[in-house]
Amino acid sequence: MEPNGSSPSLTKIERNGSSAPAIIEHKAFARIGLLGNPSDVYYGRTISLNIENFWASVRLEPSSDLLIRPHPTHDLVKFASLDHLVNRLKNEGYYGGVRLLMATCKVFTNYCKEQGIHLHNNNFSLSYDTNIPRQTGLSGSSAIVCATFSCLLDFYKVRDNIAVEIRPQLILNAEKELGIVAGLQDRVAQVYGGLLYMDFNKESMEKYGHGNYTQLDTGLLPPLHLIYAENPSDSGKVHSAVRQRWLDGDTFIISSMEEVASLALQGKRALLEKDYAKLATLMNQNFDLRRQMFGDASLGALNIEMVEVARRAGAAAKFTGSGGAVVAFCPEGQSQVEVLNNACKKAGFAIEPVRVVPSLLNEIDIRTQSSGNA
Ligand SMILES: Nc1ncnc2c1ncn2[C@@H]1O[C@H](COP(=O)(O)OP(=O)(O)O)[C@@H](O)[C@H]1O
Ligand SMILES: O=C(O)[C@H]1O[C@H](OP(=O)(O)O)[C@H](O)[C@@H](O)[C@@H]1O
Ligand SMILES: [Mg+2]
Repeated sequence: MEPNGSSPSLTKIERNGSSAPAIIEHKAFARIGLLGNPSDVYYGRTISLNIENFWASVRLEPSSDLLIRPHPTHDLVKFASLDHLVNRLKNEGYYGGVRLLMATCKVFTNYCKEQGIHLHNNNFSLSYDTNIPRQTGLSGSSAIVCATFSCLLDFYKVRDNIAVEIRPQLILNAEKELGIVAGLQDRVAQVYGGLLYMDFNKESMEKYGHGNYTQLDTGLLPPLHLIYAENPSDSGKVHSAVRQRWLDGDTFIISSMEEVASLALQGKRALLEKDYAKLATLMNQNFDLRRQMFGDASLGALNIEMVEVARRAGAAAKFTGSGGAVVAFCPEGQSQVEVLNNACKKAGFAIEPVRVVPSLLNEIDIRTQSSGNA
């Protein structure tokens, strides 16, 4: 299955005849952490956006058995040779998307049971596709989970029963189930769409099980660029050491995370005031703090080089997620964008303008929101 079309339209429901059960298809888009990440993993704040440049799609077809279809390339099990197999494992690890689909089904079912939400007994087959560059910090993993979750909501007709602000946590739980250290910002961006300010303060997280999510006007954003390279890195692995230090009460990590979180708060003000010089400063500070906390060995030389190539062109730059892709902003405008394009091409990095996805909430989703949230 190819990811369908290039428009941000979310749902495709095909009916094969008047009474035949429907095929359901959902897309979820890549996300950019613009400011504040990775403090979302630590009761912090972020500004994130959902982008049309890349997406994952999941297709649910009613069937007699419950079937999770492996993807022909992302879940490769047939190899040309031993070297091919070993190379593949070295570059992309052991896992593809099948485990994400399965974990989503489990978390969805358990949540519905706990909440007394009735699920009918019909079966389905699930298949997925994605063009999000693999493990590049563009939330490829949660896009697959998010699109699967949306298919389940519609197949069981329970979209009304699961509030929109709860969904990101359930999507995150599917990855937690697999031992992946990840945070909420990806899932919030992918559920809501558009540009969001997120506040994951401890009080709200503990009291309600979610943060406060505010949709911002995407028109506030200046032109942004996405830089990426074929260099998969496992976000779970990248995060685990810092996470452990934070849990152990490491004061440097705790205070640096608070500083990173404050960048999102300052960034919200800068965006609302269209103070783009300030935005550029905050983006650079964000990456510098990440570098101090995680260390160069964990971030990877190629990832650091992407940021440095952008900075040498005068652009502000930081990781979109845990590594593999960079978001860059050229405060001096188009002439600087051209310098940046040339520098990236010379360095062998892909670069493209960011295209923001508008809000993705439909009327039912909006009705499910509790007051106080976007
Ligand atoms: N493009 C992909 N195709 C299949 N599975 C993927 C893909 N990207 C991620 N995954 C799955 O999600 C897990 C976590 O990925 P992660 O490191 O979070 O990447 P990302 O930065 O894209 O979210 C991987 O170990 C793998 O099981
Ligand atoms: O480190 C980050 O900025 C993010 O890392 C993960 O995202 P990924 O796209 O997998 O790199 C994590 O899930 C996010 O919550 C972090 O903010
Ligand atoms: Mg991920």
